[in-house]
Amino acid sequence: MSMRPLRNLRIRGLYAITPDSQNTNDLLDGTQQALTGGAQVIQYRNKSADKVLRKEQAGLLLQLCRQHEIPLIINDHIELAIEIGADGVHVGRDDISISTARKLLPPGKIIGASCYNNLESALEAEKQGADYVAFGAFYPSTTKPDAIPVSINLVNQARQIITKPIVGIGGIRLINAAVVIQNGCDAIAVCGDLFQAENIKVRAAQYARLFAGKL
Ligand SMILES: Cc1ncc(COP(=O)(O)OP(=O)(O)O)c(N)n1
Ligand SMILES: Cc1ncsc1CCOP(=O)(O)O
Ligand SMILES: [Mg+2]
Repeated sequence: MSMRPLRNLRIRGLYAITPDSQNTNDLLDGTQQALTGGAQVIQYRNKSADKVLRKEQAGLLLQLCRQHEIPLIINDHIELAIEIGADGVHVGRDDISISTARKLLPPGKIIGASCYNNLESALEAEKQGADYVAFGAFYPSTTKPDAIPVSINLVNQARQIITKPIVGIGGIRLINAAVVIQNGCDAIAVCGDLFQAENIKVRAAQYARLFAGKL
């Protein structure tokens, strides 16, 4: 299997967001299952780990993602993304700007931007050089209970004017994912409904099937 860095990828399909976990073996096992089931992107998001644990977990996840030739995006921590040579970073309104991220990252890396419920932010993010824009939360999220809600209708509007891939996030479950995809999301970012599934591999494969013919 190749260990080459990944370049020029278009984000699409099941975008798995890792849960906060202090247990690195569990995290790796769950991510391995998500990858085997068909996740097309992994985001390392851990709001409770300290710096040492974050670096250890991110480094091991990168090795795993490389084996599957799937990109690893780091949430928030651009210095960590640079240090381990991850494939990109995801930034929100409390994080560094897209233009600063672009200056700091080596060429060809992926920058994703949270746009919440705001079309203008998405247009601006595209202008600043984001590789994908994310809207959400579409449904109540136990992973991020205070997330800003957004309507499905906004994706429809976004689809008309945004050319970069659109990621939908927030409370996405198997029963509501199809509508998010049908309304224009290229990828769906899922944490709880994937990593809390009894069989993560099977659940990932169920999500992957929603993109049949689109990947
Ligand atoms: C794919 C994706 N979309 C949105 C977010 C949320 O980012 P942000 O608003 O910065 O919130 P935190 O995740 O940092 O709590 C995301 N991480 N990934
Ligand atoms: C990071 C983030 N941003 C908006 S909702 C959310 C959490 C996504 O997790 P879940 O799929 O469990 O709702
Ligand atoms: Mg953030």
